[in-house]
Order: sequence, then structure tokens, then C-alpha cells
Amino acid sequence: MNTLKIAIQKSGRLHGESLKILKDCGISINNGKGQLKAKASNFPLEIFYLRNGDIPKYLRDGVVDLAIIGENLCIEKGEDLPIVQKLGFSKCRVSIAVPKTMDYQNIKDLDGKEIATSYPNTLKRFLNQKNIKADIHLINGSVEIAPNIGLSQAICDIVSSGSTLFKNNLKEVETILESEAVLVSSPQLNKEKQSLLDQLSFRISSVLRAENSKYVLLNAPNNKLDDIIKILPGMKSPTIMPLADKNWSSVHTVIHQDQFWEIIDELKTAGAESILINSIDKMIL
Ligand SMILES: Nc1ncnc2c1ncn2[C@@H]1O[C@H](COP(=O)(O)OP(=O)(O)OP(=O)(O)O)[C@@H](O)[C@H]1O
Ligand SMILES: O=P(O)(O)OC[C@H]1O[C@H](OP(=O)(O)OP(=O)(O)O)[C@H](O)[C@@H]1O
Ligand SMILES: [Mg+2]
Repeated sequence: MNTLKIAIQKSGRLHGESLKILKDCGISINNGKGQLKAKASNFPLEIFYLRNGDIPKYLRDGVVDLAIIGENLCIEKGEDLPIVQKLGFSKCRVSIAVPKTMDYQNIKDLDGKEIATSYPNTLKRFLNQKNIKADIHLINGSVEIAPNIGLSQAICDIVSSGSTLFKNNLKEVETILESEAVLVSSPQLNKEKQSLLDQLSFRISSVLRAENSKYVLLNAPNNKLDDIIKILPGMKSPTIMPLADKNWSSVHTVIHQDQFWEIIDELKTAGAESILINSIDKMIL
């Protein structure tokens, strides 16, 4: 029988959340301490713990079938690798930053400058599109220090909260791309592996959908029900159940977290009372 091989980061930003999403999909992993390879006990899945930057090559060579990596790494090293789905964590961007003291007007100010980065392909492509010629210095970490030690006049690196830039007296001036963790696959999967991937991907979608939704129960007087139902998005239409007091009903529905507080406010104004909000474990459409 075929087994899917998935690469996840050995340690670092993506490691914990990658294991969590597999666990939330009901997959139990027999992890031994310091092991670089593990097996799932209840799904045909083998887990390989690898260095992030090496993963695109392993996918391309068919050493692994799947991986969880940052979209930014796909763009830098794995443009040919199919993205199966976005995973919603490790959100960040790849940006260009310059010293706070630099009078930066627009991208032309980077012409002829030295820029330090761990993302040379991404940066090169961006500068080419903008017709800017700069001298790119490849460094593998602590990129933000480069201008302070005289190595470059600008940097291109990952930004999330912006605190690393702030601590190094830098300001973000150009955003090249937005990124989040993604599930990527090897370019060629046989039919059986593709079918296992479809099963895994279906589970991941159910987990992510549930994480982004809330189950809402509320009570409403029957004469306000029409107004309340109009406010609710729901999966199909809300469930309405009578309460012991025959003038009142209980309404059950699902609300996406993006619209959550706006809808709750509207519901209160429309006459909803005793609103209960629950997390959802899995959501299958
Ligand atoms: N500050 C951050 N906030 C959110 N996501 C981040 C941040 N820094 C990095 N990431 C994301 O996590 C991924 C892994 O970053 P991390 O720094 O853990 O590993 P790495 O140094 O790129 O690789 P390696 O596994 O070889 O050490 C990045 O490719 C990016 O997608
Ligand atoms: O905007 P912020 O929230 O400050 O995050 C950005 C920093 O996070 C990443 O480094 P990381 O902490 O992963 O260290 P690393 O250089 O060892 O990978 C990235 O390379 C930036 O330096
Ligand atoms: Mg890092």
C-alpha cells in the first residue's frame, strides 16, 4: 500500500503549528525524541523533519510527496511546486527596509544600492520588474544587522510584527509579497497518493473552516424572528426551535469569525437575547 511522505520543518517557526494541524486532522504520530522520521499510526503517512530551505528540492526529487512550508519559500525556491492549500498560520511578508534616517522617496532610491537578503530570487525578480539595478548580497540569517555593520544600504527580509526592523533602526519601504504556511505537493503524484492527498486535504479544510467559524445559539421573541434571520449568514438557513415560553424561539447558526462582532451587535439590536457562542471542532459541508 502507498504511504504519503510529508516534510515538515525540523525546528523553527513552522514546526509546532504543522504538527498541530496534522493532530487536529486526527492523525497520531509516533514521535521519538530526536527522530528525523516518524510514522502515523492511523493514516498512511510518514513524517520527515527537515530544514525548511531544503524542502523544495526534496519535493522536486520525489523524496517526499508533500510539505508544509511558507509561501515565501515556494516563491523563492519552488515556483514549479503545486500549492494544495493555504493553512492560515505563519502570516508574514517579504519586504525591503532601509535605515530610518534615509530620505526614501520611491523605489528609484534603491538604484545602485547594496541590498542584503536571504531571498535573492524573489528580490531579483521584483527589482527587474521595477527596472532597478542593485547589488544583491546573499546572507542566511540576521539580515537586519547588515546596514548597521556597513554591509549594505538596504535589506530584504521577512517582516511580521515589525519589531526586528524597529530594534535595528530600519523602516519598511516596499512590500514584495504576503505569505502564510501552505501545503505543497511534489509535481508528480501517482493516483493512489493523489487520492490519499485528497483525503488529507479534505480533513485540513474541515479543520480550518471550523477554526474560522463559531456556533451561535440565541433566544428571540417570535415577532422578531424575521428580522433576526435576515441578519444571519448561516450554512444553509438557521435552525429554529420553540422554547417552553411559546412566544419565544431558540435560533442556532454558524458565523464566520471575520463578520462575527458586527453580526452579534446587529443581533442584539434586532432583539436577540442570551447569546451563546461555541467553538466548532470540525466543519464538513
Ligand atoms: N516572524 C515571522 N512571523 C511569521 N512567520 C514567519 C516569521 N519568520 C519566518 N516566518 C515563516 O516561517 C518560515 C520558517 O522560518 P524559520 O525562521 O523558522 O526557518 P528558516 O530559518 O527559514 O529555515 P530553517 O528550517 O532552515 O532554519 C518562513 O519561511 C516564513 O514563511
Ligand atoms: O517582524 P518580526 O515580528 O520582528 O519578525 C521578523 C523576523 O522574524 C524572522 O526571524 P526569526 O525570528 O525566525 O529568526 P532567524 O533569523 O533565526 O530565522 C525574520 O527573519 C525576521 O528577522
Ligand atoms: Mg527565520
